[in-house]
Parts: sequence; C-alpha cells; structure tokens
Amino acid sequence: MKPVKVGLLGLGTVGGGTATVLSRNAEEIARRAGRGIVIDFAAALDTSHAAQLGLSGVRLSNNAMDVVEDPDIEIVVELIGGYNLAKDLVLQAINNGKHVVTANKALIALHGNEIFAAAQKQGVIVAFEAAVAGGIPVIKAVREGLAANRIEWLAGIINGTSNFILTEMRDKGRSFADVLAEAQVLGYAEANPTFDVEGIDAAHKLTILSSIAFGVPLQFNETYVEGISKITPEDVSYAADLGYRIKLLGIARRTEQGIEQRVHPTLIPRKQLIASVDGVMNCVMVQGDAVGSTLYYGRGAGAEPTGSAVVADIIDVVRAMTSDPNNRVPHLAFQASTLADTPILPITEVETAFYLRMRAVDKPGVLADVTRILGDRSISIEAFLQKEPAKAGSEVDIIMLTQRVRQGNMDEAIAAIEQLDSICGAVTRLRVETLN
Ligand SMILES: NC(=O)C1=CN([C@@H]2O[C@H](COP(=O)(O)OP(=O)(O)OC[C@H]3O[C@@H](n4cnc5c(N)ncnc54)[C@H](O)[C@@H]3O)[C@@H](O)[C@H]2O)C=CC1
Ligand SMILES: N[C@@H](CC=O)C(=O)O
Ligand code: NA
Repeated sequence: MKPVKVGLLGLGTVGGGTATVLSRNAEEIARRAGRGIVIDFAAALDTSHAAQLGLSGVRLSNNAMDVVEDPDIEIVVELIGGYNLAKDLVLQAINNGKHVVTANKALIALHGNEIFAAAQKQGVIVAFEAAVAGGIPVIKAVREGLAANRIEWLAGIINGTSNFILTEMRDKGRSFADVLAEAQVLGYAEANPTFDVEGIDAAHKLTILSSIAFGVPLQFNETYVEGISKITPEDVSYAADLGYRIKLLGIARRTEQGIEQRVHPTLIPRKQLIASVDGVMNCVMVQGDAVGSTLYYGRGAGAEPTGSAVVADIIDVVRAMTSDPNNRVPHLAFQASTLADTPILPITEVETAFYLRMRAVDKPGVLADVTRILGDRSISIEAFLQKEPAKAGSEVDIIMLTQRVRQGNMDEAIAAIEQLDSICGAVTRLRVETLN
C-alpha cells in the first residue's frame, strides 16, 4: 500500500519535533499505522533548515495554502499557531476533504465548535492531542480511556512555561523576567508569552478538557482566567511557611448549579502529588465516578514531546481513514447532537478557601477590625501568620488562610478591608484547593 502523504504547516519548535520523530521512528510508526507515513509537502516562512529536519527532497513552500490545496495531500498538520490564518487553513483543508491534525489550542478553544461541525459534514477527522498538555495523551485518556465514567472534576498544571517560572522563582530565587526569557529560548512559550503568564494558554486547554469531560460545547469566553504575573516572591515564601505551593491550576468541576471552569494561581498542600510537579512538566488529575482519581504526568511543551502527540494523532487518523465517519470517536467525546447546555458558573458563585495577604500599620486593633469584617460575612480563619516585611518599618504583613467561602462574599469582605485606614494598599487573594 502506498504511504500516506502528509502536508506539514510550520517548521518551528513543534513542526521540527514532528518531522524529527516521524523520520526517526518511521519503521515502527508504519508497523503501528498499517501504512507508511511521509511528509510530502511542507510550508513555513523560512524553510532553509528543512534538510536538518530530515525533509530533504520534500516539496517546500512559503505559502501554507499551497499545501492545503495540493490534491496529493491526505492529512494536513497545522503547526503555525494563532487564530486567523490557522482557521482559514484548517477550514479550507476540511473543505478539500483532508483530515487535519493540529497542536493549536487557541484555535480549537475559540473556533473548535465551527471546525468540528465542518469536519463532521465532510466526514473528516480533526485531531488535537498536542493541544492539551503537550506529550501527555490526556485527550485520549479522558475521551476514550474514561468513556465509561461520569467525570466529576479535573484539575491540572497545563501550562509548562508558567510552571517553569514558578519553580525557578521558588527554588533558585530567579526573577520572573529572566526565567520567562529562558522558557522562550527553550521553545516552551507561546509566540505571545502573555498567553502563558496571564493564564490564557491554560484557559484554552482547560476549555477543551472541560468540553470533553462534561459533554458541553467549547466555551472559552466563559472560562475564568487569572495568570501568575502578580505572584510575588513573598507569596511563594509565605505559602511555603503555611505548608503550600503555588501552582497555576486549571480546574473544571461539575456542580448541581453548573460547571466551574477556571484558571488561576492556587495554593495546593505541599504533600499532594500535584504540588511536586515542577519545571515544564504538566499533570492532570481526573476524577471519575467509576475509576476514582487518576493522574496523567509528563512534558507539557517542547519539540519532541509535543511532536510525540502530533505523530500519535497522525497514526490514529491513518488507522481511522477507512472507517465509517459516523462510527469514529466524536471530536468532543460525546456525539455532537448530544452536547448539553449546562451553564458555566460565574466565578463569583464558585466556592473555595482563600489565602489573603495584606500590609497593615503595626498597631493594636487592626487584626480585630479585619476579623470582624470576615466574621460579619461568615468567613472563618483557618490559619494566620504575621511577618515583618523585608524592609523593616512600622508595617507588617498579615497572612490568613480562610475556610471555604463563595467568592462573591470574599470580594465584598476584601473591599471592606481595603477601606480600613490601617490597611495599606490592596489585599492579595489567592485561592486554596485540596484536590480530593
Ligand atoms: N512550543 C510548544 O512547546 C508547543 C506549542 N504548541 C502549539 O503548536 C503551534 C506551533 O507552535 P511552535 O512550534 O512553538 O511555534 P513556532 O513559532 O516555533 O513555529 C511556527 C512555524 O510556523 C511558521 N509560520 C508562521 N507564520 C506562517 C505563515 N504565515 N505561513 C507559513 N508558515 C508560517 C513559522 O515559519 C514557523 O516555522 C502553536 O499553535 C502552539 O500553541 C502546542 C504544544 C506545545
Ligand atoms: N506555551 C505552552 C506550550 C504548550 O502547550 C506551555 O508553556 O505549556
Ligand atoms: Na496531549
């Protein structure tokens, strides 16, 4: 049987990793897929390094649409990134009857509903394992491996760059900007690194995970997003004093009122396994009613780990090419016609415990005022620290852990605390989660 011809769009970090893995493991991949798989045509703004990636003799172009329009190409692999051109390329590939593999979480989170509908109409597959948690086969695990379960919640460290930054800040005292620059050199960061540090990339991934876990359409705009850019070394150190680590977590949880879909820095008890997931590593915990708690761990970014997921998707597509389109694994795990309209909850309705840090004038009565404001809103204090800030003066840092409270209540309490004359500046609040 003739090899399947793949068109590769993008020869950057992931495109390079994909080409390398495909050529290095070609023989075993063909034995797994049942057919050889070759990159026949590749496009990038700069193709001068194609030979180094094992792409000698492959047709090359600077215009990605040339690949999409080529009649010989059966699978288009989109590794350019971004929303606009990528969307045009993917929709055109689908329109031309080609299967698509992409690592582009931004594209899937924002335009996935439209893309999957178009793919279903054309009877083609759009595969996106690399879009969530890089090399970890978590889409496959949730969509297929856990298909028997009613998923209750999932929580994950799903942005390698921000985890790398938090880890290096904590362990080596390095500055935020310095670690981010290294993550860019290592190929972990997005083209716009704001997506990494402001939680947007994690929110793209969480939106996808939530849909395949709960059978709802992709709703990126309903996902609550808060990044790590305001986390200070003091917060990292105070959290450690209290027995916690700060991680950027994506959490999706089913409640009676609706679905929680949120990304934010989170204090996690240090003894929990997920608190030890450091550097660029990702980890997703999934709780199913039948299986209980499961954990998926591995590299969330980088050339070959992400290439591993892209190539696995290509193999899956090759295996499924001859199957009846109506009997393939649904894109979002649930049959498209059965997606539910369960609401995504506003963040003010979400209940968590909180870490609060405030700077106060060091005089009697301040603490009493703060605890009265919290008590008036039925917010109980779980733990308390008072610290001299690095620059000694007449002010102190007060750090509190509260019990679980609806965020709307906490927002009101914080607004009242910030009105006190004895409190200087804004109150920092971070959510605390014990994942069980
Ligand atoms: N870097 C990583 O570790 C991971 C990246 N991803 C996703 O994979 C995709 C690619 O990311 P990277 O490889 O890191 O990006 P990159 O910036 O390293 O590579 C992008 C490639 O696309 C090409 N390109 C850009 N504009 C083009 C255009 N107009 N026409 C033709 N080619 C064009 C560039 O020449 C380059 O070869 C993105 O969607 C990203 O979110 C997903 C998981 C991990
Ligand atoms: N920028 C992303 C890359 C993988 O998705 C990350 O850091 O996780
Ligand atoms: Na993955």
